[in-house]
Amino acid sequence: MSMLEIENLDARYGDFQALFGISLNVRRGETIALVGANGAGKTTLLRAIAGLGQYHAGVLRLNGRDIGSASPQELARMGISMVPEGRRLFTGMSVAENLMIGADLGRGGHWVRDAVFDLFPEIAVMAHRPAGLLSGGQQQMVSLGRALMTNPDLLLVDEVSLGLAPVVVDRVYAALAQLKERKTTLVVVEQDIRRALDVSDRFYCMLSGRVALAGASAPAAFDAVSRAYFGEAA
Ligand SMILES: Nc1ncnc2c1ncn2[C@@H]1O[C@H](COP(=O)(O)OP(=O)(O)OP(=O)(O)O)[C@@H](O)[C@H]1O
Repeated sequence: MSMLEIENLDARYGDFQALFGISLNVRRGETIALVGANGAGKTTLLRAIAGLGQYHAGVLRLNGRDIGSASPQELARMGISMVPEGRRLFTGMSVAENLMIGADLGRGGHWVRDAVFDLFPEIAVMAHRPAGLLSGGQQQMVSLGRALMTNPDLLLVDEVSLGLAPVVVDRVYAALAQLKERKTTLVVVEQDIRRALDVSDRFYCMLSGRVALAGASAPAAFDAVSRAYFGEAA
C-alpha cells in the first residue's frame, strides 16, 4: 500500500484553476521528485498535501486514511511535515529555538536537536545566534532541521536550492541523500531536472497544473523529462 495516494486532485485560487486531475502515489521510504517550470503547480500540490490548499477536489489518502478535510495541524500530528519555499524562520529567535518549534508536536523519534546538529554541524556552532543573522544556506539547514524535529513520516521539501550558491545547494542535497539512506519518505520540489533525477527514485514532471510525465528517475530519463518540462511532444 502506498503511504500517500492522490487521485484526481484539482486546486483553485479563486477562479483560477492551478491543478487539474493530479494523481500520484508515494510509497514508504521512497524519494519522489516533483519537477516543472515556474508556475507548473508544484508548490500548490505540496501545499495541498500539507493541508494548506485553497479549494480542492479529489482524494488524498495517508496510509489508507482520507485526509482531504484534515487541518494542517492534524496532518502535522499524523506525520506530514513541510520545508516551505523561502524557509520561513522566526528570524529574531535563536537557531535552537527555531528547532524546538518542530519538537513541540511531541511525536518523538530519532530527530532531536543533537541529531539535527550531527546532520548539519554548520548550525550547531550557531545554536544561540538569531536565525536572521545566518546565511541563506544556514537558514535552509535550520528550516530542514525544524521540519525533521517533528519526526515526520512524510517530509515535503519545497525548492531548497532557491537563491543559494551551487556549493551550498550541494551541501543541502547531500543531507537529503542522507535522509534518503535513512529511508525517510520524501517529496522534493526541484526545478533543476538533473538534481531532481539524481536525488529521487521516481519523478513527476508537471506542466501547467497537470502531470506531463512520470517514471523512474534514471539518468536516461533526462531527455524525456526535458521535453515534458517545456511541453514538447515526446
Ligand atoms: N496565492 C495565489 N493566488 C493566485 N494564484 C496563485 C497563487 N499561488 C500560485 N498561483 C498560481 O498558481 C499556479 C501554480 O503556482 P505554483 O506556485 O504552485 O507553481 P510552482 O510550480 O510551484 O512554481 P514556482 O517554481 O514558481 O514556485 C501559477 O500560475 C501561479 O501564478
